[in-house]
Amino acid sequence: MSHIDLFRTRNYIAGEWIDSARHYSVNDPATGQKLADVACAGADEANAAIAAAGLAGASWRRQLARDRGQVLRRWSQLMIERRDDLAALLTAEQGKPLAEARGEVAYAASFLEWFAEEGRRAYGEVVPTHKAGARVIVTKEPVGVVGAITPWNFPLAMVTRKVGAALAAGCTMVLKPSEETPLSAFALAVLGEQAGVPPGVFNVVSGDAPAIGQAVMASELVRKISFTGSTRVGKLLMRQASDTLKRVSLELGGNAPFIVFDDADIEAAVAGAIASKFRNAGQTCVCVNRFLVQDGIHDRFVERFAEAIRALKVAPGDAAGSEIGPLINAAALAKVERHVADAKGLGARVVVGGQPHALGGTFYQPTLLTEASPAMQFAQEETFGPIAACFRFRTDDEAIALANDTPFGLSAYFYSRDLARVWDVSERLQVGMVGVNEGLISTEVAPFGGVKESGMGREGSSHGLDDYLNLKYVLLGGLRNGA
Ligand SMILES: NC(=O)c1ccc[n+]([C@@H]2O[C@H](COP(=O)([O-])OP(=O)(O)OC[C@H]3O[C@@H](n4cnc5c(N)ncnc54)[C@H](O)[C@@H]3O)[C@@H](O)[C@H]2O)c1
Ligand SMILES: O=C[C@H](O)CS(=O)(=O)O
Repeated sequence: MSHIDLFRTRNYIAGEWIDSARHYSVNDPATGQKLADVACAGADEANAAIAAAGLAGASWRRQLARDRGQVLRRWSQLMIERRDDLAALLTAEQGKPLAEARGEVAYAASFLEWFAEEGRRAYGEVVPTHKAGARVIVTKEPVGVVGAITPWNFPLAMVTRKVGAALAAGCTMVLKPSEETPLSAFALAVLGEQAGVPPGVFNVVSGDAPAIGQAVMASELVRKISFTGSTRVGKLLMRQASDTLKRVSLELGGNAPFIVFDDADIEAAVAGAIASKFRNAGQTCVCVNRFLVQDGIHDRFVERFAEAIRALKVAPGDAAGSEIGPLINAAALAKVERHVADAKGLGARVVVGGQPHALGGTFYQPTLLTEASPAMQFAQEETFGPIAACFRFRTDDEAIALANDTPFGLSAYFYSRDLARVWDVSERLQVGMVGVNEGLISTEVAPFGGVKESGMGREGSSHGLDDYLNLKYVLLGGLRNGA
């Protein structure tokens, strides 16, 4: 089955596909060729979507959690049934290898399945009363209309990580996906409609990001913002949210350290390093940005890591065996080149790669640098590309100080087989998520999120629903004193 029935280029508002006067191009990052002209939504479309979400809210909220869950579970099943078509569309607009795109479809579907059940566990409380003839009751209620804004690097998973929780909680949503990758979000809406999501419960508007953002942020009806993207934009949205005191969840940038201690299993560390650095060509928020390698193991680790990096296959995402696809756009390539040039200028040594790939366009060679230092740009900024930079360290304290020396605090990884060290280092790292002897940590069952300038709130897990619920306390008086 082709993905043609999933291929939509208009905005999805109140269950209708709405065109706009203006259009913008969505391109294939592997070829630069235009994939689609997409209706360019602005403030008018955003306000129409907000009104639709408001109108749909009361009936969706009244549905039984079990019934909302059935719709989410069916949506998840439809995603899996259409996995190949969704993956093909995702690779076409985002560029990641098809194998990774298929993985993202399953990962994205897992959030809908997970929250199909979590929505049935939004338990309240009856608290032992402080007052005779009265009862203390605590309930959880949906926050209402949610504005969601998502990035281009995971065009499906970053959406379902939000819409699954929001709809399970009884909320309705206006989603603005990245204008780089709107097609996957439109395809998701097609399947949502087939799964039974009522008109207005899930709306998708893409186009003029600042105009849509301002309309969403200014609306009194929108009571919650859930944003995934750069720290820069996250701070802007948090400021805008204060005008109407919206609740805010922010999943922002990262600068993950990957610490290799002398006692590490070196083969496991290399495998973890490849997985956590080069997924999506290094374009994930939890990709390693700094490798910290203890002196005693440094040279052996660098040698094995270099061999593994040289073996990575760079190719368009739809090519057989592709492992490293193109970067999303020319600006992303320019940032990677800037970081490599800066590092070389400050003494870094290029062990592997270090140049744009012969394929041209936005393809870049998987790169390994050594002799890195904190003064280099990638030590403070997110590179978001296939660049691995190794720093040396001597002691545990030095490694932890280096790891925490960043405004970000999303994820960190380290390899050690010393239990005392594992507990000590895990507790002292200033991040939201730690991989110990593991390079891939993202799952729907665990709370995903960061601290410091990596954001606030958690997605997935049994905590993810809380971001879409308000607590209400009822003191029920005029009762008999009871037994
Ligand atoms: N923590 C996480 O879970 C997580 C996950 C994925 C990506 N990210 C981060 O996202 C970034 C890469 O994604 P990106 O380039 O799409 O980020 P970005 O911040 O440039 O854009 C993210 C979204 O915000 C929108 N946006 C931009 N300016 C806006 C404005 N003024 N008003 C309203 N919306 C606006 C964009 O259109 C897009 O939909 C990286 O920093 C990465 O670390 C974080
Ligand atoms: O970019 C970071 C996203 O959160 C992707 S994942 O959850 O790590 O797969």
